[in-house]
Amino acid sequence: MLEARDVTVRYGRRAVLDGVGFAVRPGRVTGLGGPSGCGKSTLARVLALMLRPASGTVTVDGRPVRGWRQRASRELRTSVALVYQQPRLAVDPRLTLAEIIAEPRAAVGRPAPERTGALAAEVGLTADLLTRRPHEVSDGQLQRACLARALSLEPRYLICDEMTTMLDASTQAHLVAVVTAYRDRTGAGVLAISHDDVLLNRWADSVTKFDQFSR
Ligand SMILES: Nc1ncnc2c1ncn2[C@@H]1O[C@H](COP(=O)(O)OP(=O)(O)OP(=O)(O)O)[C@@H](O)[C@H]1O
Repeated sequence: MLEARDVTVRYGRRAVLDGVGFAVRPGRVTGLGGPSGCGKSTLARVLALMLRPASGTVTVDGRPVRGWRQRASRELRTSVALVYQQPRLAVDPRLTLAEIIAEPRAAVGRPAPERTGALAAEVGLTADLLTRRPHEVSDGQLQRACLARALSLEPRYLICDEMTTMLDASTQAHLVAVVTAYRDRTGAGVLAISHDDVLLNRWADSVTKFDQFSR
């Protein structure tokens, strides 16, 4: 289980999360909804070990997180992956799609070029797109590459923060199907964040509305 307990995050003097608890269970798609600005992305970044809370704890399969970002152990860091809403803000524009997908494996010293093609096929990217750079592909194609990158180290938890909000219906359906197939194959836990209740109800095994939390 990926779990936040009693987590408080402040931006300046304002507490955006105030004593929040939340859990993502292995093998399940946990939906998180709620109005814009209520703190969903902030919680996503805490659970992805990218933002240190002012107080509270995060545990990954029972192991307490003691450092955030580069200070987290490599094993903990690579056990959680995050896909953002805006792929163009999430990639280095100088890299080809193949290099973007291969980034995490290169960063941990486990390059596996043959995996790049397999991951690309899994998310529906054809080989001719892999030599292109972000400005030469559509948002949907770039988001597919970002999802492939997130899956490349087989994380035990995958956080999709408004992953399909910018995309057309058929790309949305395909990316959701890829994530569900990944969950089915690996038993990973998925956190699906969206303000789209219809999508969450269709996709998730259970849905929490963030404004239900005691804040
Ligand atoms: N780096 C930051 N500095 C200051 N305030 C921030 C920062 N990041 C987010 N906030 C504020 O914290 C609140 C929660 O933001 P967050 O992005 O977590 O909400 P959200 O529920 O994901 O919203 P949305 O659905 O619009 O993405 C917002 O009021 C936002 O303006």
